[in-house]
Amino acid sequence: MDEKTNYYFIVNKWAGARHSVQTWDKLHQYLLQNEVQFERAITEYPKHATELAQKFADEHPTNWVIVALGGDGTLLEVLNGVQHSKNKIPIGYIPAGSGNDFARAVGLARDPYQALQQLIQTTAPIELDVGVYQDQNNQIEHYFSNNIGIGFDANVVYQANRGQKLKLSKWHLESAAYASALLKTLITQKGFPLNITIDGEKYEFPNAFVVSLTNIKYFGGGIGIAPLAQMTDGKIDVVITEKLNIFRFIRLFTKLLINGKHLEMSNVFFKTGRQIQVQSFSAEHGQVNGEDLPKQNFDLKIWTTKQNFWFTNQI
Ligand SMILES: Nc1ncnc2c1ncn2[C@@H]1O[C@H](COP(=O)(O)OP(=O)(O)OP(=O)(O)O)[C@@H](O)[C@H]1O
Repeated sequence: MDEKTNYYFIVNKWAGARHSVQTWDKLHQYLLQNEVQFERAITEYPKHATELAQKFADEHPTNWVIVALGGDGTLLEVLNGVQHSKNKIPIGYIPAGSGNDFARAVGLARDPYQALQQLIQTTAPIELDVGVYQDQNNQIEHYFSNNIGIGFDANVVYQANRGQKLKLSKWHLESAAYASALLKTLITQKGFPLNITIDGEKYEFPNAFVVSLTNIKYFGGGIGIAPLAQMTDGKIDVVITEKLNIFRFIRLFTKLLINGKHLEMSNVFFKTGRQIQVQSFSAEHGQVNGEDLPKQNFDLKIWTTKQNFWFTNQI
């Protein structure tokens, strides 16, 4: 790509508890003042970013970067639009959500203004892994940049989203919403039967609790669930724990938050693989990139593919 790179910003004004409205206003001014060539669209409803990205990518095969401005959910939607397009256009990202795990994982500035500088100073795409999951019930393929969770973390996302998250986030108290959801889920989430096959090896968990299938190191706004995850190895990292008593869970959670040594614990299952099939035998909450997946008996095949991104390589 040459110096005439153009940027198509897809702006989710609902991200980051709508603080992204001010973020976009500031960046917009900067783009105008610095004569950056850009277009922009504002999302009008959930999943709109997927439609916008796919349409734009279909119509603009070269010299454009599609830039998601929002949180990990907005990036997820843009990724799905681009991957379903016939043109493999690069994706840029300005983090303006509340969790911003992808930005953290790839070393992208979490300050939107600095991320914009990283975007416009980039001269060539960087190819990274993204996850693909296929629901075996309908064979449709979807993509994710971060992770899929079944059970505990997904239930926390669900409880936080239906709780006071939006209200509390007005005062930057999203963490309080998540802490309250976490406590509630700790009490209510039961263990559930789960089978997983990783590159042909089958593992059975009668009492699964945390099930994370991840392309990046973080979930839940900076929690390092998979500290060894790499976005260039073509593999998904699988971290599973069964339901633990409260003391063991606190020990696990402390290690998770403090030093990432949880992978060394005997009650944590950790493997990486290229071809994964995961089946839950009861209806469970799911999450992808922090977005709710409907409660269901999951039967997913998961693998990775490549996506071009547009930022300087800091990973
Ligand atoms: N116009 C809109 N009206 C309502 N919801 C929207 C609209 N546009 C996008 N959305 C939804 O906003 C949700 C939140 O987006 P996103 O995840 O990017 O932000 P966030 O939750 O604040 O950040 P993070 O995931 O990093 O915590 C997504 O589910 C998306 O579908």
